[in-house]
Amino acid sequence: MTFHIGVISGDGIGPEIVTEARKVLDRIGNIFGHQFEYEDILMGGCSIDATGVPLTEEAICQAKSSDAVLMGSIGGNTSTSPWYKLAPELRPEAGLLKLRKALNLFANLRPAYLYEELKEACPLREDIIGSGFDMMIMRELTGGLYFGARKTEPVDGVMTAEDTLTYNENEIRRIAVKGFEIARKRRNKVTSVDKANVLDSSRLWRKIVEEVAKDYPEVSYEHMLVDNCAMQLVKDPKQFDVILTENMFGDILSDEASMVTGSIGMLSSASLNDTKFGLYEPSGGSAPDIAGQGIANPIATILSAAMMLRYSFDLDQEADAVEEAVKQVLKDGYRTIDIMPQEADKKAAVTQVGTALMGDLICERIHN
Ligand SMILES: NC(=O)C1=CN([C@@H]2O[C@H](COP(=O)(O)OP(=O)(O)OC[C@H]3O[C@@H](n4cnc5c(N)ncnc54)[C@H](O)[C@@H]3O)[C@@H](O)[C@H]2O)C=CC1
Ligand SMILES: CC(C)CC(=O)C(=O)O
Ligand SMILES: [Mg+2]
Repeated sequence: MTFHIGVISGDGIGPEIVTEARKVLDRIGNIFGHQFEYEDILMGGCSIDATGVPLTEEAICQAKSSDAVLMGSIGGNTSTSPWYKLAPELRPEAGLLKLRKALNLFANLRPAYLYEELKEACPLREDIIGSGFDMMIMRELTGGLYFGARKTEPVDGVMTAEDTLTYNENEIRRIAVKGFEIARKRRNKVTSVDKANVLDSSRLWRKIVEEVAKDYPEVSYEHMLVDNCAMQLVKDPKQFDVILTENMFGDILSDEASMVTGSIGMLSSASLNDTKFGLYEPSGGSAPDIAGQGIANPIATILSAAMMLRYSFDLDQEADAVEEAVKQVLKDGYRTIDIMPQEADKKAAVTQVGTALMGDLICERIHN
């Protein structure tokens, strides 16, 4: 079968990690007899440089006409890049937010799983890690603070900035339904995370989650305040199955969860709407501090491509083959720098590799 994939390489490490994910897709295509056709789409800083804006209407049309979009990451150093001297709506991140909204990608799935082989890269104590953990962060992606009205202006002579956090019940219901549906296929537990002791939007969130929960009696659920959740993620990550939360809390908690799996370079993601379409990208950013050095970890992007095979193309066997190859490469002792163990004796037992070699080694381990 032929699949048409829009490719947003983006900025910083984006092109490096996307190259490896495409290699893996091509290998899958060769082995399983599929044709993946790619179409480059400009977004982020590279689009600003080429067109003056972070996302053109043409780019949105290209994404919409694809079967799915594979993305690297966008943005630059937010202190030093000239992109951050532009008006907020012209900066790289505005392109990503606009695309998520345009494609109605309201459900962001971020699986945080600790591979047995990466226990040494996890900064938590052995007794906390135990037999490992496996959680799914289900983040609402098109509402909340990132999409509310904002302004900066003097109020009574004092410069004042305002961002608004808005959710309506429909937006909450549809992500809650996705969260409970996913939990049903996992370990039947939802932890809904909010700040209902302070925020009206969180109190509405809680009310709607409770209504949705009634339709899933086999799924147990609890509410947790976000500050406590941040703490519980390092105190006892094993307790979580599905974490269901709003946009900004999910953004922050998923970076935290990534670190307990060893590195942000391991955390894949799928951004979905109500169709088979999805945008697949690693959860981390463009990592300007390591861009161009050939050392970025491509695994999150490769695992995101596996999510694309599974969720958008219904190619479960192919997705399994990619995930197995990633497991095997770790088992065989290959590590990018971000997942190297810290202790000298453990370092000596593994082999440090760069981005491209990690991609090649994963491809070699893909079998039908
Ligand atoms: N979806 C996207 O495209 C996202 C874009 N960004 C943008 O990325 C830029 C940099 O943001 P930061 O706060 O520095 O976050 P970041 O996630 O880019 O980097 C944070 C740290 O993680 C490391 N890191 C990230 N991905 C890695 C990988 N694959 N392998 C090894 N190490 C990795 C980086 O080297 C850095 O030390 C900003 O412009 C930000 O707005 C941030 C998050 C998501
Ligand atoms: C533009 C940002 C909201 C991107 C980000 O940090 C993320 O999606 O995790
Ligand atoms: Mg983030």
